Amino acid sequence: MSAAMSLPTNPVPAGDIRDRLIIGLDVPSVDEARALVQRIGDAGTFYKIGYQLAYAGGLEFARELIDAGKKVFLDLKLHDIGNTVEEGVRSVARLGATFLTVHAYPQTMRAAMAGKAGSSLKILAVTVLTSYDDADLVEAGYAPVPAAELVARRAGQARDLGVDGIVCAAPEAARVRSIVGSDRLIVTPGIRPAGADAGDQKRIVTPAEGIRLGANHLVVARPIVKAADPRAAAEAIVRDIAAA
Ligand SMILES: O=c1ccn([C@@H]2O[C@H](COP(=O)(O)O)[C@@H](O)[C@H]2O)c(=O)[nH]1
Repeated sequence: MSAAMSLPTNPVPAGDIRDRLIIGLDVPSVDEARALVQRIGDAGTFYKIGYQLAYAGGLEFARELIDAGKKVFLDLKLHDIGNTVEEGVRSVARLGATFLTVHAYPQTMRAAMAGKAGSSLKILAVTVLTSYDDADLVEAGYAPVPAAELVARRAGQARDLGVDGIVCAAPEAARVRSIVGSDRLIVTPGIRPAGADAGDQKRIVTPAEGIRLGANHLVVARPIVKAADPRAAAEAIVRDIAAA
């Protein structure tokens, strides 16, 4: 096989290696989030705000983080009728966040891409949640389909719609990379340092494995948020990323 026909290589983002770790601020209040960010200090450069914090003042806190020079991923996983998604994304784009998630349904992704037009916001499509396995998909009403197949199908649709990146579990990242090419981002939650509790995650790997499998960014919340020393936990993951 010639070099031109080989699978795309995994792009290594230029810049600060700490940006490859996205720390999930899964805490109940802005005060706790602010204290956590202060404890982590310069070990954390990129923070994710999800449901728990977003509905407790987290969108205002996102501005504070951005003003402090941190990058922000708003993990709002939007999914609604097209017009509502488009206008919602337009509002989010004004905040100055780096990433925003939507569910990987074609109508939703199309609307999100229209809503972010003219901004620097990147849209990430959540393919199949990392807490789902094949049985969960059946329970949710899908005809029996391996989660990995649905991830691949949705990744292809996201690519065709020009979506900026894909959220998937790391075990699917290599296949997703072969589908979306090197220009799109792959962001993987479901990351656990060796020996850490999986919790409700079903398709987990270690930080180094996640990077080796092709992720551009790893999302880690509980292993850092609940650590006795969150800064040390974040630093250890960044070291793992660097060594991968
Ligand atoms: O498929 C998905 C999409 C988003 N997430 C989010 O990532 C973090 C993971 O938290 P951990 O504590 O490290 O498990 C969490 O905020 C999820 O909402 C995901 O896990 N899977």
